[in-house]
Amino acid sequence: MKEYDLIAIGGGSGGVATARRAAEYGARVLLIEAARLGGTCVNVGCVPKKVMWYASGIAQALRDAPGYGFADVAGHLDWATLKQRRDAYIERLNGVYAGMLEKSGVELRRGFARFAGPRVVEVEGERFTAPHIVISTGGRPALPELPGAELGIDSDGFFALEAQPRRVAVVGAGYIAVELAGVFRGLGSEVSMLVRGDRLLRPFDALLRDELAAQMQEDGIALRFGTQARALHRQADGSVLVDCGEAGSLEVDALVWATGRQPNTDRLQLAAAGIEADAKGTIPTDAFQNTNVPGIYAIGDITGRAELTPVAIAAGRRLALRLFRGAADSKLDYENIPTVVFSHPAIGTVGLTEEEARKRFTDVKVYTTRFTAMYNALTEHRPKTAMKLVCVGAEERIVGAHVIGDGADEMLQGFAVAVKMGARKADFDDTIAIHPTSAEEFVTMR
Ligand SMILES: Cc1cc2nc3c(=O)[nH]c(=O)nc-3n(C[C@H](O)[C@H](O)[C@H](O)COP(=O)(O)OP(=O)(O)OC[C@H]3O[C@@H](n4cnc5c(N)ncnc54)[C@H](O)[C@@H]3O)c2cc1C
Ligand SMILES: NC(=O)C1=CN([C@@H]2O[C@H](COP(=O)(O)OP(=O)(O)OC[C@H]3O[C@@H](n4cnc5c(N)ncnc54)[C@H](OP(=O)(O)O)[C@@H]3O)[C@@H](O)[C@H]2O)C=CC1
Ligand SMILES: N[C@@H](CCC(=O)N[C@@H](CSSC[C@H](NC(=O)CC[C@H](N)C(=O)O)C(=O)NCC(=O)O)C(=O)NCC(=O)O)C(=O)O
Repeated sequence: MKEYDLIAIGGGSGGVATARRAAEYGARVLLIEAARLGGTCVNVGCVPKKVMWYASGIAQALRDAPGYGFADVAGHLDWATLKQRRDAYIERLNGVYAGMLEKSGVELRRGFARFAGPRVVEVEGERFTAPHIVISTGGRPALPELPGAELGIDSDGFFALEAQPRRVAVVGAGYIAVELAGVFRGLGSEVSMLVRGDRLLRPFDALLRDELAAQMQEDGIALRFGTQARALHRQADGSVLVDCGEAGSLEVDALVWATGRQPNTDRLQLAAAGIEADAKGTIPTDAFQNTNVPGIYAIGDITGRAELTPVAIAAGRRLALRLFRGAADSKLDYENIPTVVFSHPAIGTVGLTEEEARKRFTDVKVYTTRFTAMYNALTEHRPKTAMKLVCVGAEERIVGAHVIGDGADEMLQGFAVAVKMGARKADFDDTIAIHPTSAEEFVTMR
């Protein structure tokens, strides 16, 4: 049986980051990956999604161009070309990842890993052991069980689409639902969102939720709240009939399930190593990414906490520091994680929502602003930009910063540093604005 200092199961954001950092610290590391290097983020997540979001943004810029005097702008999207160029970029990244691992001295084993004992991992009959094993197997889309569900596609299926569907239904109201609905609409599809509840992005601040819903409707997306698909039927012309019970039915060319994700633990044989998972398959950890079994750790989406690439990377790097550099206190702080939703317009958010702050503190003061960004002064398309600062206590410490509008995606990182450092409203007020930008409104709110 081959021995290592560390085995990482899963070559996605978390596994790759842990493996590379551990190898840089001198550990003998084996990384096991069953599919494509880079995991969800690189292959069917952040990266191809961002490419599609950029494409959709370009389509909007073409529509805005006449407002700036460009008379003859015609933009016909060749979806097949876009997909082919996107796929080629990702293939390049798969290669870059293989090169990065090699350069760091990480040994890569292709294949599906399972536990065969407390410290034993098996891949196609071959066994490996290490005193430290990291589970970073991520997740996959979860589909509801209902008649004809397989006639819909999930986010993986979205990235496999060879042609643009003309009429689309997106089921769900989370990150993936609003991002994909926005991309489809931006690129010209007719889009309906089927939302079982009464709002989009349920855990987000009300200002963001309301502004996004209003803008999506303004942009022609049909938001059908309180609506659930009950059954899907294939029609003679290839289209899909979505039966929504009392809420009626809908004919579409594609239905996308964006109804959450499930952890990849079901085939790992966790029981062989005595590792506990919850009913959903998520592996609980303590603050140091330890599972219930000493020497076995879990990071990234598999832990069910803040399912974001930088979180998986940061948790993995801190774990490597702890295990192979003796930094006993090295762990990820899960408070104040900034996040961006690549909707149209984009959302950036860090810290507490106003609702959460009012539950936790008695002395809450909120500053908001809403305006039309200068870019849109000349365009027919008039999305609003809105911001909120949630402050607490006499010193008005900022515990939440929220923004929706063009540029929100690139705006938030720096403000997240300020929030993490405990900035007060007075610190924002003391900062000179950068003019003319949307971001300056964050430091001029009254
Ligand atoms: C459509 C979409 C868009 C997203 N956009 C963003 C975004 O913009 N920003 C952001 O921060 N996050 C985004 N995310 C989330 C982000 O992709 C994940 O949080 C991140 O990839 C989690 O990393 P991970 O290492 O936990 O798992 P993954 O990246 O999922 O990697 C897990 C790897 O383990 C492998 N594996 C599974 N089981 C085994 C096994 N038994 N043996 C060997 N290998 C195995 C899988 O093949 C996979 O490669 C998005 C996700 C989706 C689905
Ligand atoms: N930009 C980024 O950083 C991105 C990050 N991600 C990460 O990936 C994670 C997974 O994304 P996503 O899959 O969108 O998950 P989310 O948890 O964000 O959203 C899931 C959505 O599915 C709805 N839902 C669940 N089950 C059903 C059902 N049976 N019928 C109808 N609706 C249902 C939920 O509704 P309800 O609100 O009622 O619970 C919710 O709106 C995100 O949480 C995020 O961490 C993903 C994409 C982009
Ligand atoms: N913020 C930049 C990101 C640029 C970037 O890092 N692009 C990557 C694709 S995102 S690849 C997905 C993700 N990478 C990252 O998130 C980048 C991490 C950052 N560079 C860091 O080191 O902290 C990841 O899974 N990382 C695991 C790991 O880093 O160990 C790339 O093209 N790389 C090829 C190259 O550089 O030649 C942007 O948006 O433009």
